[in-house]
Amino acid sequence: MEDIQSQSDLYRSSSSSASSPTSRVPSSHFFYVRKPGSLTQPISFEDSPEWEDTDDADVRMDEEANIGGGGDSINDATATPISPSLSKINSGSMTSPPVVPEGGGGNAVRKIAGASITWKDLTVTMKGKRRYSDKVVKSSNGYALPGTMTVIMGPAKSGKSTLLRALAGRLPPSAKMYGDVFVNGSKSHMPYGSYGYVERETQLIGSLTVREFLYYSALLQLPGFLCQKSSVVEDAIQAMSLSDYANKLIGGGDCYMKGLRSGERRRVSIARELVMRPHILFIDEPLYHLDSVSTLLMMVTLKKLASMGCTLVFTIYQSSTEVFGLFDRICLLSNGNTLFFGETLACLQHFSNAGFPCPIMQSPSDHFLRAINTDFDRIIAMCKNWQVRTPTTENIALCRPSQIIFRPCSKKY
Ligand SMILES: Nc1ncnc2c1ncn2[C@@H]1O[C@H](COP(=O)(O)OP(=O)(O)OP(=O)(O)O)[C@@H](O)[C@H]1O
Repeated sequence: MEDIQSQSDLYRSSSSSASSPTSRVPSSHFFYVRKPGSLTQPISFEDSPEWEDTDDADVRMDEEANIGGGGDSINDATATPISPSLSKINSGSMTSPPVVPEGGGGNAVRKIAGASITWKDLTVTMKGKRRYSDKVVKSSNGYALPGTMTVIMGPAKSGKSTLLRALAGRLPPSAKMYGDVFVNGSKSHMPYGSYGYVERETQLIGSLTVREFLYYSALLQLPGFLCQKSSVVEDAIQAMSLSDYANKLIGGGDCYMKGLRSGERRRVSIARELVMRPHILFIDEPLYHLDSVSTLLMMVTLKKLASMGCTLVFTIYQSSTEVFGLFDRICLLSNGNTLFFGETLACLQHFSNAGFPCPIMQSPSDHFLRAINTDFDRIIAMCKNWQVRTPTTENIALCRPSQIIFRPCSKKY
């Protein structure tokens, strides 16, 4: 937490000036795609050491009990249901989550085996009604390393989600992809379980508690010999700072119960992917529909997750200065073009060198979007015309007298 704070402070102190220290920003980081890491082996679901370091004895005992006709060991362990909804489920054939002592299952920080991902000359086209459309992503280059947060940022419809889907190998059938994506230096496809992908809007089961939901997700997603490990659920709860909500109903949606707020719901949907202990986690707009406090909590939580070793790649529309300071690398898109890829501090320097220094007291992400998005100029021109046409008391202060009285605007919008 102190590390995160200090990184954010470091960033703020440098971002308040247009001329960020060049000594900290090697120019070689601009548009530079290096083959990351020394790892050259493709990743797989089972090769993560994390699966080995958990207590296998628990699982063996459970299996023995089952073989010996001892019934469902998890059900036995939870003779007292931990929530009202559980009792309903227990009347069926479903198992219930293991009881966890108050405060979670221990505070040991578990390392996650991240993987590096590199994309080179990545181009994506989408098929329209008749033919393939213009390129949605054009010759994009970049990389993401274990233990870091890489953000894909840009205006609306700039191709952020498409690039993220292309990296995760989740493009729709109507898309065509050109170029290369390397995972740990290898061109092989990412196997099931080695990565997680969180959609912009996800469906949760409102009638379950957070712990139940994650436990049943684990049962559905993980192979049999792994899914009984309660530690995967507890680790996911801990990693997404959900310990205080673990026994609360998710609510909302179709179940007409007041439940978690949007920030917590979003973290639950990320935790659902974490039960797989993915090497790489892709998130489409983690800050979608979140207020500023939830935004900061989400980003600090993701930073903590990255510091455990996971490789995080996500899209974002814009961010505050505090949040921007937490990113490690930024891929700035506009109309499918990668305008910048590199470290966040280098991005400031890049724009400054290009004649667009970030003004003092302005959020860097706002500044970048303002600089690359021509829609802003159109809107500002429109506002000026509007001020001229409707001289209110506030507008009078902004306009010259000649503009107010003698210049009728003939243009219609
Ligand atoms: N399945 C699809 N079929 C056809 N066109 C698509 C498809 N998905 C995306 N596009 C087009 O690709 C372009 C980029 O869309 P994309 O969703 O990647 O942008 P984005 O930056 O994530 O935008 P936003 O943040 O507003 O969702 C848009 O013009 C969109 O219409």
